[in-house]
Amino acid sequence: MYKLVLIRHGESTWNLENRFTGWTDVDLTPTGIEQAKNAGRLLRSEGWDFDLAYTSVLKRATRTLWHCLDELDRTWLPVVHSWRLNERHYGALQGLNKAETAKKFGDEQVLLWRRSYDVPPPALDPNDPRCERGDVRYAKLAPGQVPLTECLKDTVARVLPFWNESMAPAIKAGKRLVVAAHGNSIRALVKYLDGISDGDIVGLNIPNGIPLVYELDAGLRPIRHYYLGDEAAARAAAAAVASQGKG
Ligand SMILES: O=C(O)[C@@H](CO)OP(=O)(O)O
Repeated sequence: MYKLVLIRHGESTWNLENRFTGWTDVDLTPTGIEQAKNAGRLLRSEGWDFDLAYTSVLKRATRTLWHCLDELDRTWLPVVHSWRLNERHYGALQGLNKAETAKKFGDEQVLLWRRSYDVPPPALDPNDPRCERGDVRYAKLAPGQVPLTECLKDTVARVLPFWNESMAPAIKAGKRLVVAAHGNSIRALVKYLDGISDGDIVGLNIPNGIPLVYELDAGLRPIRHYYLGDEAAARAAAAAVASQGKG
């Protein structure tokens, strides 16, 4: 049996301000740093160890990984960064307050934008200063690969090749992986692993900074999954994430 640990980054400055974030590269808050350290402490206290770490190219996930590895005394572990683990791109909503957006467009529309499988938020204009197409970290991507918006289906489409080409072979080679990523890149992976339907994925929310363990069989099919630590607290934190989009 293989084990895989997924951690959504700790609270970011825009989580705190309740703004749509997507590919905007905001940092952790002091609470977020503490959540990341706590994740590392929890893993250490339960005797977890890893051979290889994965994260996105965004600092809230990268720093979460660093704090976590620091607590595990594993700052020397190899780290693979990929844009494919970035948060789902939130298009023209990036920077807007979620509750204000829900007041303007209605809770139902915001739920579709936040959680549906195939309804993308309105696209960014490529000339919008928020557009990431000029960002050096994406310079090697084909222009069309830097999204102007994404629905979860689009995120699945860019996370899965990375899972198949990099993460899954590493797990099968016996590497113990810890992955620090984002709410919706983790939802994309979980949807695939657990075979969650397009309808049921709407109800899935990932809390900040709580290690989510997947036990996988030899074919990397999930046997079970669970949050480390207080399961009720993890459920409450996931419910709080769900309500961030209400007006
Ligand atoms: O704004 C975002 O990028 C994500 C994660 O913080 O938010 P949501 O939970 O609304 O998908």
